This record gives sequence, C-alpha cells and structure tokens, in this order.
Amino acid sequence: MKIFNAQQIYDADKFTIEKQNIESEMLMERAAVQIFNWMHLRMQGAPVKVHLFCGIGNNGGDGIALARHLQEHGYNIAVHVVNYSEKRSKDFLINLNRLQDRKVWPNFLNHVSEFPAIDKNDVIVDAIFGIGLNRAPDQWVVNLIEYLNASSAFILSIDLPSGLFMETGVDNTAGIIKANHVLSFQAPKLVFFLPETGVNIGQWEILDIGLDMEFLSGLPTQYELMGKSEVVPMYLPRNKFSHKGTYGHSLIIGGSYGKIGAVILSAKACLKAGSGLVTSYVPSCGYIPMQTSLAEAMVVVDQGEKELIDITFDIVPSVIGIGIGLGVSETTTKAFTAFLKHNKSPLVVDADALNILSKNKSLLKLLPADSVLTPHPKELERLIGPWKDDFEKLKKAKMFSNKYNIVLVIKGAHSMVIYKGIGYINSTGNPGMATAGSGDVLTGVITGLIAQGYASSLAAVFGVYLHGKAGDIAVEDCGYEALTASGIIECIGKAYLDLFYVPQPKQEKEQEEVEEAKS
Ligand SMILES: NC(=O)C1=CN([C@@H]2O[C@H](COP(=O)(O)OP(=O)(O)OC[C@H]3O[C@@H](n4cnc5c(N)ncnc54)[C@H](O)[C@@H]3O)[C@@H](O)[C@H]2O)[C@@H](O)CC1
Ligand SMILES: Nc1ncnc2c1ncn2[C@@H]1O[C@H](COP(=O)(O)OP(=O)(O)O)[C@@H](O)[C@H]1O
Ligand SMILES: [K+]
Repeated sequence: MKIFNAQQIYDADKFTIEKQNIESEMLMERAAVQIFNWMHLRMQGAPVKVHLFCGIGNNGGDGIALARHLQEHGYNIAVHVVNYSEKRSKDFLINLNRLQDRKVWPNFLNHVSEFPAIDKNDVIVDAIFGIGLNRAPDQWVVNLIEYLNASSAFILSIDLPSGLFMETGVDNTAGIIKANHVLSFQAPKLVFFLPETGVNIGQWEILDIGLDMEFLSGLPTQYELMGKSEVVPMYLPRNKFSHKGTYGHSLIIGGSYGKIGAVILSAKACLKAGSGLVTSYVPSCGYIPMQTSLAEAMVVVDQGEKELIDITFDIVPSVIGIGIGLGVSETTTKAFTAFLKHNKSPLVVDADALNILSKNKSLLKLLPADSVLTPHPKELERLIGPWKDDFEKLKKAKMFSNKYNIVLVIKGAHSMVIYKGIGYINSTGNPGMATAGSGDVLTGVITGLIAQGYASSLAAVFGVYLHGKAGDIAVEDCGYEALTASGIIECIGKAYLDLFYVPQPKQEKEQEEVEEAKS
C-alpha cells in the first residue's frame, strides 16, 4: 500500500473533485459519514458523552460535520471549536452553519478559555489539526492537548493525531494527541510507523472516501507499506524437477567463544527459509555445538579456537551471511577486512560485522553492490551518525544506501527496508520479538532467500515480512514474554503457508464441521 505525502493527498483531493464533478465539501461529507458509521456501529446509540474538539481548517470541518450526524442520531455531544486562527476554511464554515441551523452552538475556545470538564468515561473526537499542520501549535493549544491526554477518556483522532507533522519531527512532544484509535482517510500516514511518532497511535484504520484510485495508483511514492498482497507476488514457486543445488548454498560466518548459539540460530533459520545447502563457518570451539545441534548443516572451522582469525574456505557459496556473534577484536577485524578484500559472493551483513564497518568506514566500499545490511537502531547510528528525529534518520539512511549501493534494513517495530530511495515498511511482527537472537534469525532468513534466487532487495523485504509473520504465528501459542528466537524459527514454515491461506467463508466452514460431526 502506498504511503502518500501531504501534497499528494491534496492533489488527489483536487483531482477527484474535478473528475467526479463534485464540491470539496462533498468529500468532507463522505469523510464525516464514514466516521459516523464507524462510531455508530460501535456505540449503538449509547448515551456516552462525546466531546468533539474541532480546529478551524478542514480537519475541524470533518469534526463539525460529524457532530451534525451524531446530533441527528440522538447522541449526547458537546462541540468545542479550537479557535487557533482567524483563517477558517470554506468547508469548515459551511458545516458550522449547517450545525448552527440545527441549533447546536459550539463552545469556542481561545487562549483565555477554561477547558471543559471531561470524564474518563467520555469519548473525545480529536479534529483539531490534520495533515495541514505546518508550524508548532500555540502554547494554549499545547496545553489543551495535554489536558485531553491527561483525561483518560478514549480519544478518536480524525486522519492523524493532532500535533503530528506529516514530513518532519515534533520538538515539543507534549503537543501531540495520544490517540487510542485513528481513522485515517484513504491511506495510512508515514508517521504511524516511525518509532518517535508511532507511539502516539494505539490502533489505526483506513476509511475510503472515494479519492480517485487511478490517480493515486499512478503516484510515485517514497514509502510503501508491505502487507500480504504486496509480498505474495515476490514468492518464487518451486520447480518439480529441482534439486538442492537449485536452491543455493548459504554460508553463515560468525560466532566466537560463548556466542556460537547465534550462528546455530541463523543457520537453522536459513535452512527453514529454504536454502538448498547451508554451511556454517565458526571458530573451532563451535564445531561440536554446531554439529550436534543442527544435523542438516555442514561446518567449516577457522584456525582460531575462540574467534575467527583467518576467514578462508574452499567452497563457493551462493551467498554469505556474516557477523552474528562475531566479536570485534583486533584479530577478527583483520580477518574480516581480509575477507572483504577477496570476497566475491553476495553478502548479508549483521551485528558485529556492522560494528566493525562502523569503526572502519573505508571498508564500506568493499561491499559488493546490493549487499544487505541489517542494523538495529544502535548499529544504524554507529553507521550513519546521530539524527535529530526519525525523518532525518530516514534521509541519512537513504543517502547511505545510495552512496554504497546497498540494501539497508532498519530493524525494529515496523522494520523498514531502504533501497534506491524507497522505504518499504513492514507490517508484521510484534513486541514478543524483542528477544535475544531474533535478529540472528532474520539474517538467516534473508540469506536463505538470496540463496534461492531472490534478488537481495526482494529477499530483504520478503524476509522481514516472513520473519515478522513467523513471530506473529508463534506468539499466538506462547504470548509475548515466552517468545524466543527458536520459537520464531519453528514458525517460518507456517509463515510461508500463511501467504496462500484464504480464510474460508464462515457458512462453508460451519457446513464442513456439521458434515464432519455426522461422519
Ligand atoms: N476536501 C479535502 O481536502 C478533504 C480534507 N479532509 C480533511 O482536511 C484535513 C486537512 O485540512 P487543512 O488543509 O484545512 O488543514 P488542517 O485542518 O489540518 O489544519 C488547519 C489549518 O490551520 C493552519 N495551521 C497549520 N498549523 C497551524 C498552527 N500551528 N497554528 C494555527 N494554524 C495552523 C493551516 O493553514 C491549515 O490549513 C485532513 O487532515 C482531513 O482531515 C477531509 O475533509 C477529506 C476531504
Ligand atoms: N517491538 C517489536 N515489534 C516488531 N518486531 C520487533 C520488535 N522488537 C524487535 N523486533 C524484531 O526483532 C529483531 C531484533 O533484532 P536484533 O535487535 O538484532 O536482535 P538480536 O541482536 O538479539 O538478534 C528485528 O528483526 C526486529 O525487527
Ligand atoms: K486530528
């Protein structure tokens, strides 16, 4: 699913209005009706107090139009206009008049107003600012936002939580609504997925307000949300007459004394992802643990007993995953440097190999084109330097990826793959995956996909999706706390199966169950 910037949404609004030959307030009406239906379905006329806080732009207009529908259906509403500017939008005014025609008189708030009392059981509709916020809100509006956040009432934000900018970070985070639920128009917004801004969003949902799909699908975007329908076409089906050589030979290089487990996890995940053959390359102390815990993998040992000192081997791997459990000693750094100088295989670089690259930036140019780097945020900071907010982080990450011609996987909740200026945002995964070794599993999965012939950028996007989906499936049986990296590996197979799972219509399923019970 494409993620649009504010200008693209305004352009789509304009195009739709012209093509459908409608007034702009019709779009606002569609938006308001959709939100009303959403609320009505859940509230079923309940006499809960609904406070609508409406700005004076079109986001506020949505709120005012919604108030009319709620009032017409007998809901207990209070409308507060957050009067932060004289420049009321045309459609806001149209809807304000319609509301006043129905004898609903909003409470106009300004910098000297006392804020209305709100009970924790009330519902707040946040229609203060939408995608049009272009400077920090005045202090009294920040105070109001803080007041609403502190109320403990359920907050439903329209389009996006007020106070978030579409294309830059926020200095004063006190001025951002903490939404329990966001109803966003047409497509999710980038800020929903970034760690600094995403924390303000509980759940989000998309409402279709009928913006022209042809126009939207023709827009080039810098970000894309990758769900099942985006990744299924990447899947490479297997050929009946294939053999293990068809699916490549992965080499997993890493490990040091006390960290052989990382290589075991990675190699196991690589096999489960479908690599035809897997060899691990470890210091000699890793020989027995590798051979006893993973029968399917071959093992080549380094001359070093406790760490890698000379990375040489006589196999020709299709792809190499390197860095897990490696350590950053001077000896290993030398061995890694020498390896990079003669290596010709595609690389997936993780963990300590990234840390060595960060300390020796001149090595970056030795990476083969389209190598995949998988840093978590701390490793990323070591590679690209600090950032002032998530938007600057993305800008720097894109520059880094372009400069070295690499695929960058920024790990975290909603891991993002950066490649050729585009950010592919992952939709799977859960907080149970914040556990030791889950990154090692990801390295194995991506390596295993490249071995099978996936282009490295596709392997990164598809691999991140599968890894997260495996975590989502695994967590269903054990809960967040008990999820382990091994648990994720066990569900890689189910994550593949899920790609092609089509839920059965309920009736059909029930019928089958009846037949089964009869027989
Ligand atoms: N026809 C349309 O364009 C539609 C727009 N929709 C709504 O319109 C919203 C965007 O509306 P607007 O562009 O009017 O913008 P907003 O309502 O988000 O912002 C209000 C206006 O206040 C001004 N402003 C920005 N920052 C300010 C600040 N810190 N202090 C004071 N004033 C500030 C801006 O000039 C902006 O136009 C969307 O988020 C969505 O909710 C929906 O009604 C659907 C259709
Ligand atoms: N809250 C979360 N939601 C979704 N995925 C997560 C979350 N926390 C961590 N992950 C995933 O788990 C993995 C953790 O990797 P990493 O930090 O390298 O762990 P380790 O070094 O222990 O292997 C990444 O793929 C990341 O995206
Ligand atoms: K809002």
